[in-house]
Amino acid sequence: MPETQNKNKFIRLLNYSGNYKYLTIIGMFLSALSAICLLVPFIYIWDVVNALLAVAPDFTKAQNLDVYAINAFTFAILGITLNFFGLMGTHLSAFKNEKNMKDAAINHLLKLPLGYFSNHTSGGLRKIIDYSTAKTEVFLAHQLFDLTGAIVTPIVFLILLFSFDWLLGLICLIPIILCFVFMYPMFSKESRNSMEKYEKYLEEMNGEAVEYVRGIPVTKAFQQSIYSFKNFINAIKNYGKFSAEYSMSTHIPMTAFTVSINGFFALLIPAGILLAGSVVDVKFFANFMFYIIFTPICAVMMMKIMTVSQDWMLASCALDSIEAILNECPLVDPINPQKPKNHSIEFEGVYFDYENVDGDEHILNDVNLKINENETVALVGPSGGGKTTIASLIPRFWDVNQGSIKVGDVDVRDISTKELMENISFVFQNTTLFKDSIYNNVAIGRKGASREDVKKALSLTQCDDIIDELPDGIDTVIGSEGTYLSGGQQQRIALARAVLKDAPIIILDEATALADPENEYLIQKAISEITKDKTVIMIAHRLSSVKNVDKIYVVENGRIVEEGNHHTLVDSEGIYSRMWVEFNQSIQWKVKSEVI
Ligand SMILES: Nc1ncnc2c1ncn2[C@@H]1O[C@H](COP(=O)(O)OP(=O)(O)OP(=O)(O)O)[C@@H](O)[C@H]1O
Repeated sequence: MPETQNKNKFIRLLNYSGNYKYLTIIGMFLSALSAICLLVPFIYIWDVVNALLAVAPDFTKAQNLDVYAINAFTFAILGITLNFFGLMGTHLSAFKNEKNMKDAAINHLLKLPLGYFSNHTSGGLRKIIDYSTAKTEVFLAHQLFDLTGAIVTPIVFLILLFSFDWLLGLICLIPIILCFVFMYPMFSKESRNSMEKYEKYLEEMNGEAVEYVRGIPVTKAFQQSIYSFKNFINAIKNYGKFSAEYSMSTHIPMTAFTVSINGFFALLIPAGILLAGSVVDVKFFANFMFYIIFTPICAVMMMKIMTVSQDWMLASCALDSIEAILNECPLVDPINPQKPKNHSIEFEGVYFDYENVDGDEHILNDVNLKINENETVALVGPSGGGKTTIASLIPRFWDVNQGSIKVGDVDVRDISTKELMENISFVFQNTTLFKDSIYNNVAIGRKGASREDVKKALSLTQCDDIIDELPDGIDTVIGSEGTYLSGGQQQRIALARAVLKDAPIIILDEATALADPENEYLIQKAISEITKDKTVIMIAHRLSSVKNVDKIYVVENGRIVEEGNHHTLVDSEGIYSRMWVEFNQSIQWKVKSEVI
């Protein structure tokens, strides 16, 4: 959990560096010292000018020039050295900060209920973890360091301004004050809100971009253009519109600021001529030269303060995004976890709604069902009825709003996450295979599985024919060098992962959805292997695949509307029997069209 009770954002950010935060503080101190040291050579230049003007036109009589030069050089070297060590310190701390922030976010993500990931795009999360932490790293490593120098320089500059010639100093002060006046709106609450909005639009655009890239094959297949991806287009438009509006809203203060920082000369030169009058005073002339040399440095520093303050806003928004992840409630593990007594599953009066969906009807409405140990049941019914939601609540992708779900007579909320996950294998509708070897993709199913175990699992799920055709057998990397697998083949590999896990409860969500008839036959064969002596929940649209299960539950509008075995349900002439008739008709149509 982030320490949000600590109101000071900067301290919260710095605390991610752990003990390395002291290096940031030391780095800032060295930056201030370095800024002072780097100003000292200018004073010696002023001394040199004075010494030369005092003896003009015979410059050979000028004294102490070598001392001034050595001193200027020494301070310049000292300034650069301090700068180097200061930057080392802030960099070390910033790298640690970025790493710790990434670790905290990733570790927390691992503790979140799996349902969180179906409502957050991978692009959006990636943007937060990669981009946001990088923003804070840049801020801590470079900009904070620059800021210290940028603040110290004008302060020392002001002291020098007044100690050399208070009148010229006063004139130079006018544009500095104007700079601060024009900078003020850039740090206002509105400006901060705008920066937050900017980050939000950027995040949305990133998320939609990833969805778009994932959907390119579909776009091409249906001969659509990027304009068919309404969400992506809208995200780009929103981002573009907001960026333009934001830029326009800042153009007046920004222009005024730029004019004032570059306005030193406009004031200084006429003022110098006026103050000098008709008498040419050598000392005044030397001072005037000093201000001419010095003022551009001050302008650069003011510009730095301006950019650093904007970068702080970015870093602070980035911190907000990271903390938003860290503030997400993790899956609460029970204090006194209990072990399931067996592998039965029971739903008692379960009501459930997705947080992000408003509606009059509950997504799940008083769902009751009982699956005995080693029984195989099927959930069937119209699309959107709630089958996947029912199955997802068992491994706690989300927690129920009302009622309870028990595994082995123990409420799933009283079973430790580790124990629950060990007891359940979930084969998803859309299988995720990593761009890694087949071996690694399957081995992930069980820690410490041997190569032999992996091969056996692949054999049991009818994958031998796939492996035989691959150039490097089970070590072939999926997706490399033209090695692509069909949907049905991928599903069989995913089943091998489940076989290896050997969990006593198996949930199969549309495991044959992507398969052609040959693959479907092989997948069915694989399923009958892995479901032996297990408690199994199958979600299926192809009713032929669930005909022989122990019990079928028909789910419609979030309720269980019918239950029984295939024969009793067909005889009852309800929803299932209608679905069965329609299913058989669709098969006949298919056969006829193939014959024609
Ligand atoms: N992550 C989610 N966030 C919000 N709503 C969701 C989410 N997942 C599903 N829903 C909604 O919950 C309802 C039930 O969906 P669910 O996927 O459980 O149905 P299903 O019977 O499995 O459908 P299908 O057979 O098409 O897979 C639908 O209205 C769906 O839009």
